[in-house]
Amino acid sequence: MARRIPKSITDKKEKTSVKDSFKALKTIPRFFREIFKSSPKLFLLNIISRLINAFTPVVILWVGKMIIDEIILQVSLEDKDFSQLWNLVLVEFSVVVLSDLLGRLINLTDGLLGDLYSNDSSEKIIRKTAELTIAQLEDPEFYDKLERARTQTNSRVELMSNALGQAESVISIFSLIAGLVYFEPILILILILSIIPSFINEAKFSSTRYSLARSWTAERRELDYLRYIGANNQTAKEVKLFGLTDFIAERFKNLSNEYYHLNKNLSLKQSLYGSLFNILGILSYYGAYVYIILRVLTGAISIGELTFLSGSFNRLRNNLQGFFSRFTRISESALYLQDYFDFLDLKIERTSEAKTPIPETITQGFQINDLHFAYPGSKTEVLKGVTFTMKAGEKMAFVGQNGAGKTTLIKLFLRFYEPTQGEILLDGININKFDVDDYRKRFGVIFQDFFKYEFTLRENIAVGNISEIDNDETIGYAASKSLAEQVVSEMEDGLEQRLGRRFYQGQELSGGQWQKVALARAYMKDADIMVLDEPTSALDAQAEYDVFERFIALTKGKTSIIISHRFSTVRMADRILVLQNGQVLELGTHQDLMANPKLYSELFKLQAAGYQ
Ligand SMILES: Nc1ncnc2c1ncn2[C@@H]1O[C@H](COP(=O)(O)OP(=O)(O)OP(=O)(O)O)[C@@H](O)[C@H]1O
Repeated sequence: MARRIPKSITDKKEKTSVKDSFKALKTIPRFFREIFKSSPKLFLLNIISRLINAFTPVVILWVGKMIIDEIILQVSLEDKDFSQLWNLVLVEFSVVVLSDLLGRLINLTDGLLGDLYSNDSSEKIIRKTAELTIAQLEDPEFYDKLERARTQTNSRVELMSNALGQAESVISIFSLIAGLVYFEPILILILILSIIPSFINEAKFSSTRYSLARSWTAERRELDYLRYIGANNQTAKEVKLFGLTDFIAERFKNLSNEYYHLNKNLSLKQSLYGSLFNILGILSYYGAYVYIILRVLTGAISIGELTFLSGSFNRLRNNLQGFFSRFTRISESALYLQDYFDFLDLKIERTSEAKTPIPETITQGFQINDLHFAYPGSKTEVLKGVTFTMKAGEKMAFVGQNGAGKTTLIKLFLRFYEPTQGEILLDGININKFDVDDYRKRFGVIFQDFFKYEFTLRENIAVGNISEIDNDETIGYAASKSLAEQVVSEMEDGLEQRLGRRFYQGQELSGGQWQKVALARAYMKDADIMVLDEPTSALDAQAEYDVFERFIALTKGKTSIIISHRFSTVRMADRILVLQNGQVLELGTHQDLMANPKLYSELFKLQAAGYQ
């Protein structure tokens, strides 16, 4: 099953240049501010340790030089005194121990800071995601941004220790350079010339690597998805039954192989060029070494200075190489960091600035005027001029065939999307004028595709009004109204029973049991408006009857909308709105509609016949 290379990879626009990598470095100060905020104490401890540690290489080399010079001096003296020599050895020993301890402290604080920062940034991503509109989340471009922000947590942690290490390395480099400049400035020139080519090479490859990873964001999402459906208890039944394993595994293999090959080619090239440039570095080291030896032979410098200079040169070369390769790694990670900040800085689409207070009690109800709607990115209108009123306290049922637009209408009521044309008024005020969170608080809702949280039963009910999670009375009340109390009583751990099979001691529920639990969420608050989108589709006939009997009693005087394909339920509504192809086909009481030989009476009779 061959698969074409995604267009995005060859797309010029997606290419990231070395310039982009440098530009991304602008995000580093903000990054450090965030790490500092994660734990000021750990951050300062890390920086101070690194500052001190930065000087240890040059001190060790310098003391080493003094030791050798002292040995040579003492060997040549008649009257020997080794006390100075042993003192120097003791100093070197102490500095080495200190350096080791500092190194460990740095590793420890790096690890702890990394954990804290990655937790903080994950929390930020969760909070930011909650601020985005449903339309933004359904847009694949936004989703890619989210994916890049979410999956690059490790890269951010790595960036942190690289960036901090870089600061330490700069100080070390300067201290070593000071020694070289003092004795043999020409060595610096040799050093720089040998390092530059490999730096350019590294920088170029890192931006190409990032381009590749970035252009594969969508494919990586697909790979994740395939991993999920191929190895997951929720899909296992279908995968086994339909024998989908090969289909999924092949699809995964083809896509992942493609990425592997692109990446492999890049790694091979990078490694080849890297080796060539490294040989250049080794050559320069030996050039410098020969030069230093010649200087010793001509008596210009001492043996101790020879060890100091060759040691410094070698360390400097390694440090500089480390500096440059870290620099390219930093600029590469900074590109990912840019994605993370871009995600955090995403503009939130606020529909209206003005905040009109929501009426304390709803007196008139909803007025829906000429509502048109097409989903973002789609030209097809799902709602085509829907107009009707829903009086305060009225119970309405929305009926219609699959895809007629019933759920979409609810989504517009709940302001998940904005109508492309027309308006929804509540007590004469456009619902866009209200604060969206305050507005939604007035609703008790159960969705057709409600989410099954693999948390406890208590938590699953309390998500309807999470501030009441510890209020047993409210939870018990909600559970009794939705018949979820039966489910609670059947569980070994009652309300504290963990649901689902993902975690230890989790208990899976039947479809109907889940539905009762989800339905309880709608009763968790004393909402003004109840919206039940197919709340009983998984319930048995008796349970459905009980649920509705309770619902009718409970919502007396409350505005409510029920979507259902079951006419026994629908007929209990005060009025029924029949949608067809995004338009209102019929509107009236059950009796009105039955008297009308249109879709409703036809479907009702069809269903009734099925029960005879
Ligand atoms: N998020 C979405 N993005 C794009 N199109 C969508 C989206 N959700 C639904 N649609 C489309 O909108 C149309 C109406 O869907 P809607 O869910 O409102 O129908 P419905 O009347 O509730 O159907 P059902 O009885 O099957 O639940 C369908 O053609 C569907 O494909």
